[in-house]
Amino acid sequence: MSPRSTPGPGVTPRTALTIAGSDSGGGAGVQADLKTFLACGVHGMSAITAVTVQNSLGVSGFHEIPAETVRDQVRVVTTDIGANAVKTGMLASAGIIEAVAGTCDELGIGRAAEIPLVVDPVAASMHGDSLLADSALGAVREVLLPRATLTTPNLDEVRLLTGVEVTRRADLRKAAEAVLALGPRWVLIKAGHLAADSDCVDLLVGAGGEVIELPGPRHPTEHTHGGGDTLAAAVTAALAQGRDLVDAVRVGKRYIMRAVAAAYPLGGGVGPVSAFWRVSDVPW
Ligand SMILES: Nc1ncnc2c1ncn2[C@@H]1O[C@H](COP(=O)(O)OP(=O)(O)O)[C@@H](O)[C@H]1O
Ligand SMILES: Cc1ncc(COP(=O)(O)O)c(N)n1
Repeated sequence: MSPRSTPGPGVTPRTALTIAGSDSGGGAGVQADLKTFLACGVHGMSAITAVTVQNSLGVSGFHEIPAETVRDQVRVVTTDIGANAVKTGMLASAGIIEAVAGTCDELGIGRAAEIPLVVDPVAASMHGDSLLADSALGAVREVLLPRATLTTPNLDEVRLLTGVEVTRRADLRKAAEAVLALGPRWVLIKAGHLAADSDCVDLLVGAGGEVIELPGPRHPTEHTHGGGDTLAAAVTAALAQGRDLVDAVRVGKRYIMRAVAAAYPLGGGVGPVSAFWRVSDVPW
């Protein structure tokens, strides 16, 4: 039976795969991605790259999964179940990035292939704890970004990858062009950290010259843990549902605006954006 956009009994839903790290606090990483996939009506799968020791106060350590085990997770799910879209998050090391890139080529995943690849170039947690070896930045630039259908850097990641500093909305275009020069088909620059701006206006730019602003209100909350993962996962889910890239990014922006508006405090530090706004039918 062919997949359809709303899963029902006995009907295979569309599928999405996240290749990312586990967040023990449940707010970001694989946990955020799987919640978002569910909320967007796709069957979520995961290839775990690292297990982080993390709560609302930060990341106190992580254990990297061997690159071959990451590769094998991707292979077994895509060759059996199949993935309609793939997302990467925390990749931890150059060895894992190279294994993921090779596996994407082998399985037809990426900008030059059939299955779209969304690359969230995660370098550090919002608390500033490193999630990527310094020596792996070159692999993100040279190996990962050229294969991306879409990449979704935040302003810190733009600076790390390109050296471009964004301090006002007018700088976003220059930042996008610098990222596009590294080879992705599309870039979505996330402006959540542009504190000087009273709104959150992200910018989507394509290698074909497309420029699209994604405006949204800035909500007065500090609880935005997992926001970047959630946005990229919602875009990935929409791509898996067969939407075109621009439409999928618009869906992602609508999803994250609702998730940030519903964000909640948790623990003694920073709480997560919420997937609860999509849950309307709790079974009791
Ligand atoms: N306070 C906020 N109010 C509304 N949207 C926000 C807020 N903070 C971030 N966002 C949005 O959440 C998404 C993630 O952005 P950002 O925080 O920049 O990424 P990251 O989580 O990767 O650091 C973007 O769409 C951004 O515009
Ligand atoms: C496993 C994992 N992946 C990604 C993030 C980034 O999320 P944030 O920037 O909200 O800390 C994280 N903290 N942990």
